[in-house]
Amino acid sequence: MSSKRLSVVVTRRLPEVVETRLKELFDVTLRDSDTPMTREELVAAVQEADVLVPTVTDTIDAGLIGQAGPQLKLIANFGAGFDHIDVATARSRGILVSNTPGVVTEDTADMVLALMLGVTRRIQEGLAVMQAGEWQGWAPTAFLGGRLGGRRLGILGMGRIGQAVARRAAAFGMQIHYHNRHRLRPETEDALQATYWDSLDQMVARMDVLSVNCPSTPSTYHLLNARRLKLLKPSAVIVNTSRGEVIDENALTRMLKAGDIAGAGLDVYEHGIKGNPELRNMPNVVMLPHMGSATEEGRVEMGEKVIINVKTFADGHRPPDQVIPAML
Ligand SMILES: NC(=O)C1=CN([C@@H]2O[C@H](COP(=O)(O)OP(=O)(O)OC[C@H]3O[C@@H](n4cnc5c(N)ncnc54)[C@H](O)[C@@H]3O)[C@@H](O)[C@H]2O)C=CC1
Ligand SMILES: O=C(O)C(=O)CO
Repeated sequence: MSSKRLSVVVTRRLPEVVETRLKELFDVTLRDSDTPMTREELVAAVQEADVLVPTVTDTIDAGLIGQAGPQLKLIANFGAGFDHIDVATARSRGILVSNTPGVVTEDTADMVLALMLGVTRRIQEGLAVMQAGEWQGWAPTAFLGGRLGGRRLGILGMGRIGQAVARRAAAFGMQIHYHNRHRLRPETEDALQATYWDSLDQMVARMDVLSVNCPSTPSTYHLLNARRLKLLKPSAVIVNTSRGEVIDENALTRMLKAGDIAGAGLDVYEHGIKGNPELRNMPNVVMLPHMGSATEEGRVEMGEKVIINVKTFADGHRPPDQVIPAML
C-alpha cells in the first residue's frame, strides 16, 4: 500500500507539528474542533478511512468496528491504554491495532509522585488557604502531613509506569513492594529493590501508599473492590493514574467519607468526566483531570509513535507497537 494514498482519519486535535507531518505523509483528514467525535462522526470515519487514529476518549467497540468499511486496516491509537478499543473484534475482522507505549512512562510516573506528595503533604489545603488570603503565618502545628521516606509503597501493575514510579519512590526513601500479573526477573527486582507479593490482598493490607498502575482489562475491573479496599490501613493513601474502572469508586468514596482511609490522589475516574461529586470537596482528595502524561514533549512523542506505526504499516509491515488480544 502506498503511504501517499493511505487515507488516515484523526479523531482529535493533535500537536501542530504532528498534524503537519501527518499531512506530509498521508491523505489525512484532521479534526477542526478540539472536541471528541460523535458516534455518527466515528461511524463515518471508519467507513472512509484506511487508518483510524483515535485516542483514549473514543469508544471503538464491537458495534463501531462492525460498521467499518472493508478498507479499514489499522487503528493506530494516540495513547498507551487501549481499553477503549475492542482489540479482539478488530483482530477477528483483520484490523490491526497499535498504541503509543513508553513515551508516556516518565511523565505519568512524575505525576504519581506529585499526587502522592499532594495528598501526604496536604498541598491542596495549603494552596486553598493561600488563594483565599487566609494564611495566619507559620505555626509549628499547622499543615502537618506525613513523610514519604520510610513508608511502604505498594505498586499494583509493575510494568513501564509502575517501574518508573518505583525508581522515583526509592529516591524518596520509600520501601518498594509490588503485585503484578507476572513476577519480574530477579535482576530487575534487585535493581528496583522491590519486594514481590503474590497475594494482592496481603500486599494491600500492609502498605502505606498504594499506586495503581495496571491497565483496565476485564480481569482488572474493580480489582480494588469494597472488600479489598477495606483491607487498607486507615492511615493509607491510594493513588490512581491507570483507569477509573480498576477501583470501585463508590466504595472508595464511602471509605474516604468515613475516614477509613487517609486520602486519595486521582487522575482517572470510573464515573466519567463529571467525576463523583462527593469526592470533589474532600480536603484529603487531590483530583486531576486525566493529565498524567500531559507534557508538551510527551504529546509530540506520542504523535511520532503514531506516525511510525502508520508509516511502517503503509510500507507493508506490522506496526512496531501492535497490540494483540493476548496483552489483555
Ligand atoms: N493517567 C495517564 O495520563 C496515563 C495513564 N496510563 C494508564 O496506565 C496503564 C499502564 O501503562 P504502562 O505501565 O505503560 O503499561 P504496561 O503494560 O507496561 O504495564 C502494565 C502492568 O500491569 C500488569 N497487569 C496487567 N493485568 C494485571 C492484573 N490483573 N494484576 C496485576 N497486574 C496486572 C501487567 O503485567 C504489566 O506489568 C495504561 O494501560 C493506561 O491505562 C498510561 C499513560 C498515561
Ligand atoms: O496514554 C494513555 O493511556 C493515557 O491515558 C493518556 O496519555
